[in-house]
Amino acid sequence: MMAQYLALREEAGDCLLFYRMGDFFELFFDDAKKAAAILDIALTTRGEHNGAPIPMCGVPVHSAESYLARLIKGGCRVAIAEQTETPAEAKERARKEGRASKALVARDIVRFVTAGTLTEEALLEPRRANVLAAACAMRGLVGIAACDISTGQMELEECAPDRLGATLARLGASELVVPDGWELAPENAIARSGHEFSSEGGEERLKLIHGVATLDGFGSFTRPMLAAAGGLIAYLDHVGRGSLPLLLPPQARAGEATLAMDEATRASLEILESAQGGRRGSLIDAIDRCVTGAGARQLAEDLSAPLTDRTAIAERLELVEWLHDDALLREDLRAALRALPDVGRALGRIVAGRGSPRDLGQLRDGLSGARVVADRLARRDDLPVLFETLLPGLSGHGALVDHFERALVPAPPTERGQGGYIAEGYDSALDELRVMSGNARRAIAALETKYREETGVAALKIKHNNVLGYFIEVPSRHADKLMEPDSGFSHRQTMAGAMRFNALALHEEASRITEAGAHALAAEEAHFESLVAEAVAARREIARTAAALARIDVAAGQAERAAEGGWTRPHVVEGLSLDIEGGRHPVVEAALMAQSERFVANDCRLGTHDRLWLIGGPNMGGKSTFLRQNALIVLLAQAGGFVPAKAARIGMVDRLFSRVGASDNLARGRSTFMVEMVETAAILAQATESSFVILDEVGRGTSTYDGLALAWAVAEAVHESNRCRCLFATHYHELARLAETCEALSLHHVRAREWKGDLVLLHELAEGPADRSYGLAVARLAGVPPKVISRAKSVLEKLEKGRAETGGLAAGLGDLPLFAAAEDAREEQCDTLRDKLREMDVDALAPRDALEILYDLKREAGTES
Ligand SMILES: Nc1ncnc2c1ncn2[C@@H]1O[C@H](COP(=O)(O)OP(=O)(O)OP(=O)(O)O)[C@@H](O)[C@H]1O
Repeated sequence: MMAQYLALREEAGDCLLFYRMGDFFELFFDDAKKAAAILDIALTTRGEHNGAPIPMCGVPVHSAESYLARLIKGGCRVAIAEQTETPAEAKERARKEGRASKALVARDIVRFVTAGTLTEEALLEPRRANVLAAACAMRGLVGIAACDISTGQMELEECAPDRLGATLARLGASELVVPDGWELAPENAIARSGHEFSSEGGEERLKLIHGVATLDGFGSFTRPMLAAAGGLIAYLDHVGRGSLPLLLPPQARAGEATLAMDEATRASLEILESAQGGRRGSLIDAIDRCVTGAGARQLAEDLSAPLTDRTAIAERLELVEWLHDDALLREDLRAALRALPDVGRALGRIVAGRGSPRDLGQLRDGLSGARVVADRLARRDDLPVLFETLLPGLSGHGALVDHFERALVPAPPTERGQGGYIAEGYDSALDELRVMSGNARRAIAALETKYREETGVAALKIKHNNVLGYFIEVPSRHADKLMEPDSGFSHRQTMAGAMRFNALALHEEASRITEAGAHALAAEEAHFESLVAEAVAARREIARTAAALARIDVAAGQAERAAEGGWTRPHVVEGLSLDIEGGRHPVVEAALMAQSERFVANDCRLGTHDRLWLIGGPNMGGKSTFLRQNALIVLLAQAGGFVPAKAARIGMVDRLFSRVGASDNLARGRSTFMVEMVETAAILAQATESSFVILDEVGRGTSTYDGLALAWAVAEAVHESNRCRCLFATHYHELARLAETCEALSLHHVRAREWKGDLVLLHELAEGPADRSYGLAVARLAGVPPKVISRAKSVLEKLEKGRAETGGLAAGLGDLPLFAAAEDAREEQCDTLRDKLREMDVDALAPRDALEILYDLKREAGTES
């Protein structure tokens, strides 16, 4: 057994090995230690290996799913080694092979369970997509393939290497597969052989899977995309041990078709997860009103990848508006959708070969429900344009639904081993078998009465168990009569207080039941297989239906949320304006409302001539909230939903950047300030004129002078070079002087008042610079002891006096040339140096002259020591 275990262990690679032994999956050695710690189960030992006891733990097979779920959550992958023959078969094999020793049951790894390749309902989160991605580099570009095998969606895209982080952040994959030794590979990526990432191989596999001679019908795919697809499919092959899950035809995603956001931006805007982790407090938590899991997954996808195509955005918005304006229809549709099962995921399980009769029932109910939705919509003559693509997807399953309705019982079971899921009247042969076994059961009941009368034992019972089958049981004290040689009963078992017997007639009836039962099971099994085949053949159309239902649910949910909060339809237009009237922060507003407090709405009006707002004001005044709310409004609008504002006109944004609040990323070995600078550098390198950037207190993580200098230079660079729309919150009053030199920069502040010695934060944005910081007043509000506050006050007075005398921190900055001008001067200097170097004939120089020239150059460069 050890040899067999070690061979399987080797094959399992870095996965934990679940080794099937009877009714348990056992884990040994380090696997056992790791699993026992994660699962919090007992770690024991069994036998010895190289003189040391072998650590062991185990989980029962019948509840393995819940343990698997916890291991996967704990970051593990698991190889499942099943027994591939029965002990009897093993014995027979050993006999044939002429081995007298005890036969070992053959085992094989039948499947790998990994985070990205789950289909089981119990292991998946209903409102979250589960993405598996593969990435590789080719010809200076990165190809990325992503799929959600629980629904079969597959997307291919490519990007420049510096956009890889942003793309992966958007996908939020549970698992990422990359070629071995790839230098761009993120941490935790799973390395696979580089051969698997071949574009020809990928193309061939896709053609084979979808039965086409060319992929042109699905879209145009580049070599890097196909190479990544090759890697992805090879991994799926490996994990499924050769059986592939549901894969729908791939779609090509154009990089520029979505609003680009990097990982830091996504994290700071708390789109799908809050800063504390988890959905609570995130944007999606505040807006998700979907009534189906598929709708919630689609909404998450929409928010992760807002669009940059105005027509597509307008189409989504039109649908939301239509449902917003007709509350009755909306409620009607939502009620219909709420009752529907998750068609996409049921299909995923069926195609992966892990479907149950219940999944078939879910397809039937989901598809017939879709037909009802379609009928309800078809009565309207004012349908939004998006229905031109959605409606055909909803109907068209008439034959399949009718067939499934006839074939299946109303609520089919999850297990198919016991049968009972094929409806009566569907197959007359099956019905007959059921009648036969029903008759035999009745005959057995009649036998019980007969035997009681014959023996005079009123306590005689006919029972059944899996070991003996049917048997007669009487209390021991009444057994004598049955033990008589010619009684017609044969003794089978003696229990404490009871004895068990068999009888010929009982045996015959029991055989009838078993035989009819086995035939009935086989008949049901055959029907199951053909129903599965029918569903698999229609998988693309079914997936289309699931997608259409999800899209309608998203729109109806958005409309519901908008109606609840008094939101408005945004206008996404050409140009570089950002005009938001009475904007609000959906998450902060909801939190305030829960405490019966009111959120103060604020306007934001950015345009070509006023594109950078510098925002000052007291701590806790609402600066960060204002910055974020405008970024979120842009995101929501381009995702095709209503926004929390009175009115919004948004010049399409190509990239959204948010640098709000520094957060440590110690795991990556970077300090708060380092993280802040890395993120700022990314913004300065990537923001274009069409981008929207929010920067919150850049430079606060370092000394005052360094921080002010950096904030100053960053604001200037954003204004002069990036020329994007930008909101810049800061506590440095000195930055206000930028308004003198930067014509498209204006000053704003959040208002506050001191009233009877107390600070009142108005959360209202006003024009002009902030007058003071109110830092001490906020500290008092926060409960800092009065002694400390009064000490701080006297320190502050001294500091302010010093500032007044020296002209303040920014003294001397008045004659600082503007950012671009400074760069030009440096550029000019470089040119003269360059000219000199060009004129020089190095071969003709004597060593002494060369040294002289070097001194000259150094002097000219201004670094003479
Ligand atoms: N517009 C608003 N209406 C009502 N309350 C608000 C508003 N904006 C912010 N607040 C409240 O004020 C709190 C602080 O807001 P925020 O973090 O945006 O302030 P800040 O000016 O960025 O502070 P700091 O400078 O300390 O980072 C919020 O948690 C919220 O409770």
